[in-house]
Amino acid sequence: MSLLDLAPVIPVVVVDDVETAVPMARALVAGGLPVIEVTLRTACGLEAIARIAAEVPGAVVGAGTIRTSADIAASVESGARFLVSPGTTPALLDAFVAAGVPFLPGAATASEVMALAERGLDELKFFPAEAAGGLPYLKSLAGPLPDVRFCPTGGIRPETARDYLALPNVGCVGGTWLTPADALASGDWARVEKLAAEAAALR
Ligand SMILES: O=C(O)C(=O)C[C@H](O)[C@H](O)COP(=O)(O)O
Repeated sequence: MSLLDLAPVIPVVVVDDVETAVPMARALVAGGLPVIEVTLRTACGLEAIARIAAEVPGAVVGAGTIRTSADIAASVESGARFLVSPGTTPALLDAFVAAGVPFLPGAATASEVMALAERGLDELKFFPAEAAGGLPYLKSLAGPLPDVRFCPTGGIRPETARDYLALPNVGCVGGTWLTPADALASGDWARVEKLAAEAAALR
């Protein structure tokens, strides 16, 4: 099954304290969002991936913020089951293909989408979704490029997620709103689970 069809929302998480990774992932899974993208923006991102992979069996944990082939190698070694990048270079695409792990390469323009489609890819991250044109931009892409589906991410909120999910070329959306920094800091897992449950009900 495709990565875009596992859940309507992929939580994008920024882990500052590795001890929060497992309870956070458990709360997301309990709320109905098993696909979790841990960004490599923080020093403990890889360790967070490793702990979730080892300790939260219901989670499908992946790595975000992939920029280099070294990021790919380290993520896969840590247990990442999928990889996500904010944008895509030819070298990064080669490394993704070589890794043999499902990946969502980032694209933001018609030309970038076409370049990836030329390489046989039809499931992409649309980033930064709101800043790059949002709903009207994705609607416009669906005309000439109806065979490419997206996970829009960047600036999406619970109030706008449903409209994105209604587009025929959107499989799921990504966002950080499921795991607010203050909820992670205070260990408010009930709040994370509630946010996840609301998002899981969007489709
Ligand atoms: O770090 C990455 O890999 C990214 O590509 C950036 C994230 O996808 C966005 O920062 C989402 O953040 P929100 O806009 O708060 O939902």
